[in-house]
Amino acid sequence: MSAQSLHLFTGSPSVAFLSKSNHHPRPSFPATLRPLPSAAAAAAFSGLSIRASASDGNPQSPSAPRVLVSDNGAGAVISRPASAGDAAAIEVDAVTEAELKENGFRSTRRTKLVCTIGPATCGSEQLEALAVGGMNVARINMCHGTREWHRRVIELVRRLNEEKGYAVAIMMDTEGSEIHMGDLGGAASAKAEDGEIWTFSVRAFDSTLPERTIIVNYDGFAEDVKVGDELLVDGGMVRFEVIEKIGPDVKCQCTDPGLLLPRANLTFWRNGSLVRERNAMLPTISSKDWLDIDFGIAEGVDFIAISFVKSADVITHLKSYIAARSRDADISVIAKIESIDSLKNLEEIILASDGAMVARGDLGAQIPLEQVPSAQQKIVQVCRQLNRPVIVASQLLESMIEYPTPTRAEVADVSEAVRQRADALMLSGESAMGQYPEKALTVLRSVSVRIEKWWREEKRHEAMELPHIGSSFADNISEEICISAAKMANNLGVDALFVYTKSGHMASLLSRCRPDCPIFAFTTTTSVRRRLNLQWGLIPFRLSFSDDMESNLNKTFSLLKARGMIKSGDLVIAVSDMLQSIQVMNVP
Ligand SMILES: Nc1ncnc2c1ncn2[C@@H]1O[C@H](COP(=O)(O)OP(=O)(O)O)[C@@H](O)[C@H]1O
Ligand SMILES: C=C(OP(=O)(O)O)C(=O)O
Ligand SMILES: [K+]
Ligand SMILES: [Mg+2]
Repeated sequence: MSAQSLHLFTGSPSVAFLSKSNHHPRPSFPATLRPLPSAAAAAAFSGLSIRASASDGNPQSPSAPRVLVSDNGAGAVISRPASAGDAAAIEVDAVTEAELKENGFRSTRRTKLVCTIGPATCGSEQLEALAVGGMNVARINMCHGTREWHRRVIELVRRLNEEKGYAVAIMMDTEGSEIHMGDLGGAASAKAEDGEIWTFSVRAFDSTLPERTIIVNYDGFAEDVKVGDELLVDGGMVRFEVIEKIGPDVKCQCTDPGLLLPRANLTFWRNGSLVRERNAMLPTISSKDWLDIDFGIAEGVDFIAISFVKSADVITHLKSYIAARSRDADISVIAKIESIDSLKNLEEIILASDGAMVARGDLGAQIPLEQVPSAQQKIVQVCRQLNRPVIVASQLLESMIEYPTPTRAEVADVSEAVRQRADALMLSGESAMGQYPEKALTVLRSVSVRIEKWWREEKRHEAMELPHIGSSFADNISEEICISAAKMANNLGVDALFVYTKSGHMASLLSRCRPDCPIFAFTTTTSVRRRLNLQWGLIPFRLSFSDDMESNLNKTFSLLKARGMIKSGDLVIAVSDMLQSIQVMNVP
C-alpha cells in the first residue's frame, strides 16, 4: 500500500504539498502510486483524496472549510471478483455501453440526441432502430396525434427499455396556445402556388372544407389582422398577403409558394414587425395543455417541454403543480425559447426551469432569421453558466426529410451546435415523418463524435466563466469541487470521472465543466438515471450505494471490471454528493 499525504487547510497561510510527483502527466503516473500486484483478492489501492468540509457543521459559517488532502486516498479498497449476479446490480444503457466499448473512453459521444417520434418512427422496430442508433430521449409533440397514439409510443419505448436494456427517456412537448392552422381536412399536405387566393377562416365548418380554405385556431384572428399584413406559415416556409376581410374569412394571396402542413404555425407581420395584439395575451399553457400535462404526469414522462414560454412564473407554477401531483415529483420542466418574450426574460426563465430548448423553428418566425444564430449561442451559454441542460432544435438536417444525405450547410450547422457544447441535438420532421430517420440520427451521431474529438485535440474550447449558482455555502463547495475535479481530470489526463449522486445535481455540475473525459454518473434511481440522459458527457448508471465511499468505489470497480467497462490501471477521479471530496486513483 503506497502511502502519501497532502494536507491542505484553507484556513492556514501555507499549503503543504507532501505528495510525491502528483503532477506527473499520464501515462507516467508515479510507480509508487500504482496498485501493488497482489496474489490475494485484497488489492492494494492507490490514490489521493481531497476533502472539503464546513468546519463547524454550519455551511454558512465564516470559519472557512477545511480541505484535507491525503495519500491514503479512500484507504484500501478490497477488490473481490464480481459474480454474474452482481453485474446486474449495475444498470447502464446497453447502447451507451456498446458505444463506449467501441469508441474507447476518450472518443465516446458526449452530445445527447433527441428524436421526435411520428408516423415514420412509431413502430416497435423503428423505435428500436433509433435506440440502437443513439437516441437518448424520445420526444412526442402534443400538437400532433391522438392520446391513444401517444400512450402507445410511451408504452413501446418503456417496453424496449425493459426488454433490451435501453434507457431512452421520454419528453412530452406541449402544443401551447399560439396561432396555428387546422388539419387540412385530412390531407397530409397542400400546395400553395404563387398568386393563388386562399381563405383563412375562424368559422367552424361542420361539413368538408371548401377548396383553398384554412381554418385558424385563434378566434381573434379575423379581427386582429389588417389588409396589407403579411401572413407567415411555419416561420416563412410559405407567405401570404392579406387582401380582404369578410366577416370570419380573411382572403390572402400567396406571395411565396410552398407546402402547407397540417397544424402549421401562423404569424402575421405589419411593416416588418411581428404583430402581437391580443394574441400576446393567450395563455402559455392552454386548457388542452393542462390535460396533456396531466396525461404526462400519469404516464410518468421524464421531461415536459413547455412551448412559447414568456416568463418564469408559468414555469414555477407548473413545477409546483407537478410537485403536488406526481408521486415522486421527478419530471423535469424544459422551457422552449421560441418567442421574443422568452429572449427578454431569458435568465429568469432558465433559472426557473430544469432545462431549455432553442426552438429555432418558431424562434425564426418571431425574430429575423439572421438573429437566430446569435440567440442560439447566447441561450447555450446562459444555460451552461446556470447549469441547465440545453437542446438545440429544428431544421438541423431538414433536407434529410426527403434526401438520404445532408447538405454541407446542415453538417456545418450541426457542427456549430456541437462546438458550442450544447447538451443535446434534436431531430423533428427528420425523424417524425421523414424518409430517412435512422440515417439522420447516424449523421447527428457521427458529426458529434468527430467534432467533439477535433475540438478536444485542438484544445480549442474557450474557457467559459462558471459563476457560483448555489444559494448556500455548501452548494458553493460542491461547485468548486466539480470545477477542480474537472480541471484535475484534464491536467492528469484521467480516463474517467466518477460521480456518486442521489439527485443528479453533482453530476450536472461536473457536466457543466465539459471535461475531456467521460463522466460516469452513479445514481440510485431509474428516473434520475433517465433524466441524466439529456446532459452532456454523462454516462448514467443505476446502482445502489451507501454513504461509505470506500465500499462504493470497491463495488463499482468490481462491477465495471466484470462488464469489461474499465480495467486495472485505469486512472479515475471520483466525487460524490455524500462526502465532499475528490479522490484520484488507479483502478486496482
Ligand atoms: N404524432 C404525430 N403524428 C403525426 N405527425 C407528426 C407527429 N409528430 C410529428 N409529426 C409530423 O412531423 C412534423 C415535424 O414535427 P415537429 O417539428 O415536432 O412539429 P411542428 O412541425 O408542428 O413544429 C410535423 O409537422 C408533423 O407533420
Ligand atoms: C421545437 C420547436 O417547437 P415545435 O416543433 O413544437 O413547434 C420549434 O419551434 O423549433
Ligand atoms: K409543440
Ligand atoms: Mg415551436
